[in-house]
Amino acid sequence: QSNLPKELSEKYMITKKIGVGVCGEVKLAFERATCKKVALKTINKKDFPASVGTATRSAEREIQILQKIDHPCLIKTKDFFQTDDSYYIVLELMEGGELYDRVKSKQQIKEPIAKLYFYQMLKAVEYLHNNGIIHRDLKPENVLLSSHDDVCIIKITDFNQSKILEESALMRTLCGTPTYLAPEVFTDAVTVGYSRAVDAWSLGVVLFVCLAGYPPFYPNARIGLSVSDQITQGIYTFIPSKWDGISDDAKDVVKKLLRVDPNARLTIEEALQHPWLMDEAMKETAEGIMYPKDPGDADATADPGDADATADPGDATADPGD
Ligand SMILES: CCC/C(=N\NC(=N)N)c1ccc(NC(=O)c2cc3cc(OC)ccc3[nH]2)cc1
Repeated sequence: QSNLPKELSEKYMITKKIGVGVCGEVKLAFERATCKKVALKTINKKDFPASVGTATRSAEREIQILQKIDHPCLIKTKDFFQTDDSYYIVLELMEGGELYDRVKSKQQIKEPIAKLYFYQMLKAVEYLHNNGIIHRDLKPENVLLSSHDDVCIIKITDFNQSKILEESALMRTLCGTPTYLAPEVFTDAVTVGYSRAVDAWSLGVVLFVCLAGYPPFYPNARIGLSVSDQITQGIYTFIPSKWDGISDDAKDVVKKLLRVDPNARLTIEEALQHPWLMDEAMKETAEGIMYPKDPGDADATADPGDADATADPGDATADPGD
């Protein structure tokens, strides 16, 4: 181990590398006090663009975001250390690894499982957008799985490209009377207002890859069209051999997320209302693993019919002052 912070190696026993990222690696570690498994993500400051300055700012913004967010489908940090050249972030261990590797090994993910994962991604991104955060780098490498089972919790990670929507001068300008305001200030506002739509597009690409096992946009998908041309023109193909067994509702969600015009694209809320996601059994499974009744038995699904599930009104000990 390169010069690890002393406190880090005192508190955790670091073992093997389990994942490699663009700006660092992930190792399996054990918390000495509890023997619990954790993931240790190392982020090398020198791998950041330009000066250390931007590295510090973007990494500290990421840490700030990670410490502020609280949702079952967003990664949680447990500890944080740094040296002159690296950040060391201790995280809950996601035993199932990256969705990227799951799709690669399974080719295509079965539609009901893809729907379960997609629903969790939508709920996580809905939470981020409601908290003024845009992820901007949603991809299968940044979606982690809690176990090797098909039915498991997913957690979104890597907030390096995230953006916090702050109160802007533009917003303050739009609160005043626009007597002397130029038209482009309004059109600019609409464009800036749609920056969150980039996450909806990315989730459309992630869903396409999970269902079909190949991406919608890739080199030589169309002769003479670069990948960026395919994207800006919204040109992709549902290859029949891959898509024949997949429902029309699933295809419809993908089509409405991969709309080039952010104005016409489904928002996260609209996607959650789409017929494909109107699946009570799936939602019950998802809510059950996201919010387990008793954390002990994560798959507790108390049946509403159970006697003890509905406290008898007589049980209530109303405060005499009520
Ligand atoms: C707090 C840092 C957030 C972050 N990346 N941030 C960044 N790249 N700037 C990040 C990036 C990747 C991960 N990955 C993992 O936790 C992870 C667990 C894991 C387990 C595996 O097999 C069991 C295989 C790969 C894994 N990656 C966790 C966090």
